[in-house]
Amino acid sequence: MSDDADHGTAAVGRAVQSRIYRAGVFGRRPVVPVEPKALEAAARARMSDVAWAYVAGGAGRQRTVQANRDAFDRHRIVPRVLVDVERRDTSVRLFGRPLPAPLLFAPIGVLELAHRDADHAVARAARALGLPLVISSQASVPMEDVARTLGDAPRWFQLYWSKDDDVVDSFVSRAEAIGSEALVVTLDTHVLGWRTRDLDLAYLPFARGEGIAQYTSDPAFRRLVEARKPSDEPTSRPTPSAVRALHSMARHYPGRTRDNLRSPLPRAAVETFLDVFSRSSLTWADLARLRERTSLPIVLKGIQHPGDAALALEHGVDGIVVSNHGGRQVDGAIGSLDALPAVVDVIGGRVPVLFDSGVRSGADVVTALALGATAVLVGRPWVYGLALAGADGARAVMQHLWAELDLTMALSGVRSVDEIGPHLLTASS
Ligand SMILES: Cc1cc2nc3c(=O)[nH]c(=O)nc-3n(C[C@H](O)[C@H](O)[C@H](O)COP(=O)(O)O)c2cc1C
Ligand SMILES: O=C(O)C(=O)c1ccccc1
Repeated sequence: MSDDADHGTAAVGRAVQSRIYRAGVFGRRPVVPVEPKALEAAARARMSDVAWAYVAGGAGRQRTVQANRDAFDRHRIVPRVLVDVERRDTSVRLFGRPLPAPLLFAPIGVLELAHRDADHAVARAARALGLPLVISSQASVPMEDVARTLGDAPRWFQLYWSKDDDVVDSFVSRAEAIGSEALVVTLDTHVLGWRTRDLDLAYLPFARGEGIAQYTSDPAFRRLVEARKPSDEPTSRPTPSAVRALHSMARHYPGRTRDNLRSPLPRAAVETFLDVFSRSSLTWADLARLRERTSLPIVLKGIQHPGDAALALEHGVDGIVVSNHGGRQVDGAIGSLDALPAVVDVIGGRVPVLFDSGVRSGADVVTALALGATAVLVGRPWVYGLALAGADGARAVMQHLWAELDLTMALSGVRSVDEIGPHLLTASS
């Protein structure tokens, strides 16, 4: 790393790290538990059953949630000693931007379930650390408001490809307007997986219209809502939970006031959302249109098969995320880390390969990087931090990962992220 911006990034990184070592180590308890199982247990105790089922749950019998962890447990790091690791640099460069660590906040929808400050709290955490926030299509707060809270921190936008072309177009324009540095197109969730825990709890957050602020704040989406025939609307008296849903919607729906809450518009918004949320007919050919539409880097999220990695390259994408959505989509799917090496092989260094699903520690980050990931996205862990202590909690979780990453590098004889490679790993027996 050579130019001033890079030195600046490394300096921010060092400052954050030294703060980590002072806070929450000697004589001072951390903001949230450092130990991953303790963090999870504390969050579970704090969250409602519905919120916990939604956030922690996976598809079916949870086999892929488990496979994501098992895959990490089959790798072991082989440390080297007597390397001068006095000065270390955790920074990486992605799409021309230096980042202080190879860590991103994964896109997570419906954050109001975890904490009332929702996306604003995460934006404050991301801003404090200088790590990118991938803003979700299913956010609880419109992206323009999240962007204001982010200040000049890096932001990416995650797109669910709507059935409606105007909504897709409008989301892309808005993402550009808020200064997104990449467009992450999520491909593995054009329908929700068979999420048994959510099914047993009636998918209440969705019934309540939570996580659709990106849509209700969108002009193209609102035209669709307004065009709905009144005869589509339920005529019966709203149930108490429907009334709560309307109040929740009203917060995000400009023009809705308490006086007109009972009008059909918000209900229509939920139903319109369910109609247009995502497009299962999408194919590789559709990507060409997006490629023409925007000059932002396009990153495909949800790649597991090396054949899809090859197609992604053929179609000119700028990056991919090897991910199985945290085991929330296909029960019995391959552990994401097990899918990584073959994908890395096909990509051959031509575009960045990001990784997620199952990262729970700094040592896990080293393992994913050693298998060829450029950076990792972190999902549930910071949501648990958010549930426990808002912005400070989300920030603490990412700081802990970052600190352990730095320590693991130091203790493995590695000075920079470039020096992390397959030579550091062995299979565990
Ligand atoms: C509660 C929750 C909501 C999510 N919402 C989205 C979303 O809106 N868009 C998306 O692309 N991925 C979403 N994901 C998937 C994450 O971006 C990420 O792929 C996954 O959480 C990584 O696995 P991990 O939780 O094991 O770190 C969500 C995951 C969770 C747990
Ligand atoms: O729950 C999820 O994993 C997710 O990505 C999603 C998809 C649609 C609506 C809300 C969240």
